[in-house]
Amino acid sequence: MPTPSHLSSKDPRYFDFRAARRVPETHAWPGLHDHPVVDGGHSAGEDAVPVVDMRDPGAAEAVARAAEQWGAFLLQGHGVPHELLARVEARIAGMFALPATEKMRAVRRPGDSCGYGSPPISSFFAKSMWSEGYTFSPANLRSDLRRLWPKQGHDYRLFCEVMEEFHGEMRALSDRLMELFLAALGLTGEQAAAVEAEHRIAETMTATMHLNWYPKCPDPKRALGLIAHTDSGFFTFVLQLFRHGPDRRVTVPAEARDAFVVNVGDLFQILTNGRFHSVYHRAVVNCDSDRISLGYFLGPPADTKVAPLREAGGKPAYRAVTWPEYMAVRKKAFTTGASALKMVSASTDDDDLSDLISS
Ligand SMILES: C=C1C[C@]23C[C@@]1(O)CC[C@H]2[C@@]12CCC[C@@](C)(C(=O)O1)[C@H]2[C@@H]3C(=O)O
Ligand SMILES: O=C(O)CCC(=O)C(=O)O
Ligand SMILES: [Fe+2]
Repeated sequence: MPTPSHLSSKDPRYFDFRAARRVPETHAWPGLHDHPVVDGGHSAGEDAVPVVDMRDPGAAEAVARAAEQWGAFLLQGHGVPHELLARVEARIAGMFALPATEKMRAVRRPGDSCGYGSPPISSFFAKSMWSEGYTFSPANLRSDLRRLWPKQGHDYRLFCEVMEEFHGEMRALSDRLMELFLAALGLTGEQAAAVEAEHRIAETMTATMHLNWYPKCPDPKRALGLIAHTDSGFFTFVLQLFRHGPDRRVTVPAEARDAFVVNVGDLFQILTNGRFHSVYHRAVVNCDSDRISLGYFLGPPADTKVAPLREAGGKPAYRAVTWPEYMAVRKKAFTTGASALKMVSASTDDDDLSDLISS
């Protein structure tokens, strides 16, 4: 496909993956293969990605083990119909297949969390990732999507309808999973209800959707779909993940189709006082086929301070931060190579933290 004239290959906003015959230096990452990769299928012993079936009476214990040891698990028995997931996937594939000029109408503007383009995290790195993504807020779905489809035709209506249906299912599932997480912390139903009455965590949680497109790549060993990162919010549902261990990476098994990968995020590590920890994960690319994935991110409203729950036990290990404050700290951490979670630990001075957030 020729690159449209006003989006030349020199335009920093657009790299034409479909036309690329090699991986240019701008997209070549050094040190990608310094850890072995092992298959995380069910016969992989200690490297088997934990599986939680929501219908299982032992689900809360399984969540506790997985969130403590991995910070992630595969969620089955979630009740979101296969046929809905298939329609969601087809609509997302159709959106990514739009001509570049149309996708770039919705380009992410500086400082915006929503929009089309490289994943937000890419702004912290000199090298570019082998992916494009689109972030939108299901709460403002119809207005967000008018930027992609200003004429609001047939594709716009179908995309909105299917995403609204999906959001309805996922938001209800998020409440059920939050209950399971609280049970996994050891709270009785009564204690969990008291926590909800005091903090209104589930009631006020907000959702953000991020769609990833990893085009097939002529030299996948040199390129990276998404740099290793932790998600910043409470928890994320994804359709696939790669565990980053200290000395190896574990590939999510292929039979995970229709299962959601659940990632614990940094703010959940804070909320649970470090009992559940966030997980490093990344996305690789391959030379045979494109891959798409969908991340459904749950977190607190922007003005809510997140602090360790008393009920999680222990002396509070973290200071209270809002999501935007944490993002500001994380931005600083990326530029200095520090750990954002350490920077918000209880041992950080109050004044040091406000300096970090405001500067
Ligand atoms: C809610 C959000 C989480 C996210 C930043 C965002 O505002 C919207 C996109 C999300 C995403 C998806 C790709 C990886 C990630 C690190 C990124 O750059 O953008 C996550 C962000 C996150 O979890 O912090
Ligand atoms: O595409 C994937 O498998 C992972 C996506 C992801 O980590 C994200 O969107 O935050
Ligand atoms: Fe992620």
